[in-house]
Amino acid sequence: MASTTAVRRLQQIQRNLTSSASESSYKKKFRIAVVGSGNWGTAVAKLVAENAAEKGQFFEREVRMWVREESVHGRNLTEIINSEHENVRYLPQVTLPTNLVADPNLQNVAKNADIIVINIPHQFLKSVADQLKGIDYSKKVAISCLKGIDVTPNGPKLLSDFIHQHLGLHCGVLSGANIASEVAREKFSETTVAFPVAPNYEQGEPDAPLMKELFQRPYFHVQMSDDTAGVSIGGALKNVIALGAGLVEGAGWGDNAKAAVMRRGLIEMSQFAADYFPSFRPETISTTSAGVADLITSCAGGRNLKVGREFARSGKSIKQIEADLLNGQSAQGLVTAEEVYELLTKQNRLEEFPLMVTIYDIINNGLPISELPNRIRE
Ligand SMILES: NC(=O)c1ccc[n+]([C@@H]2O[C@H](COP(=O)([O-])OP(=O)(O)OC[C@H]3O[C@@H](n4cnc5c(N)ncnc54)[C@H](O)[C@@H]3O)[C@@H](O)[C@H]2O)c1
Ligand SMILES: O=P(O)(O)OC[C@H](O)CO
Repeated sequence: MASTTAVRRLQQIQRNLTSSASESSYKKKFRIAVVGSGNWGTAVAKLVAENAAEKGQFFEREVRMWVREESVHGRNLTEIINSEHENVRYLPQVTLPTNLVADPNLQNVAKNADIIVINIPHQFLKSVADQLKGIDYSKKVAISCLKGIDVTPNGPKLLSDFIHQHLGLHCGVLSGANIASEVAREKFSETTVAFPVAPNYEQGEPDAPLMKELFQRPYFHVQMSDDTAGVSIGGALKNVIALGAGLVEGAGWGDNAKAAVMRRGLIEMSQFAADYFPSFRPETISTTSAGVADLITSCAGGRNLKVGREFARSGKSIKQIEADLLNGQSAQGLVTAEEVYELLTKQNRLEEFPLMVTIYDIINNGLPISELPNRIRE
């Protein structure tokens, strides 16, 4: 557990980061765009559009959301969203604010924005970032709501760093115990946001207090953090652990088994973050919504849990289950498990992360679930 000093330090950071959002602090009203319109993409677009409508002292009213165009019952999804104010494909039965405008033109959405909220399944980030090239991002900032990592031959990279290096776009992160359907239905949730000061920051430009204004809702409480690595890695790796929780649930084991998977998962999440990201602080995992709370909610009712559970019950391939169960949505733990496994294999470190390796071996290499307890015995 985190020490009292660590918890106090976190509270102090929160106070520092949230003390000064006032209208006079900023040089203009900022225009918000959302890149992505899946399950979470649309839920976040809804809440930032609510804030844009209510907080006219900070934000322009209209929020543009990039929608990868597709046809739903013979109609364009953008046309449906803009006329019926509902994303019938990825977030059905939730009414969206009328100031949220769906736009199929990615460049158009990004070019006209000051603050870009990026929210797509992480396996598509590289191709979307390539399509976003050619815009001057020097006066824009971004927040990544993706949960994943980028694995390179030199080790793992945070997705916010990938965005910065690929586009020259300063990028913070948002991650937390945030099952999209609950947030979209305005059921109380918390989240964690890290938005470090941009290297070329000038007075009056978007800062951490403004980011809190952007996301904070009465039903969605924002904790600020200065630990970008911890916030990002918690969200990425819990997806793998939630698959494991699903496996033991599907195998008919009890809550004790699931708790054992979560306990071991917390250790491996912290170990991975500490080994690869020197700025990581363990209390981000043990105290914030982006850490232990996200692990708990994901292992209780997330998509990764459901996919892992069905794998254990049905014996179908994991990809088939993802397609059958999620209807075009993504279980990010499948990609992350593979990325982590490849990295650990290359670096000859498989034995140091037995839970994540075992989950990968069960879903991809035919390892029986009954082997899991032996593999993680300490
Ligand atoms: N859904 C949740 O409850 C939730 C909550 C918190 C965080 N997240 C994270 O948010 C991120 C986005 O997840 P989501 O739930 O919005 O997405 P999703 O799983 O609903 O995926 C569907 C989206 O992917 C898009 N897509 C499909 N193929 C694509 C391609 N080739 N290129 C670009 N986009 C493509 C679709 O157009 C659609 O917008 C993920 O990293 C996820 O882990 C999700
Ligand atoms: O449904 P999952 O497994 O993608 O998890 C959703 C969120 O990340 C929970 O915070």
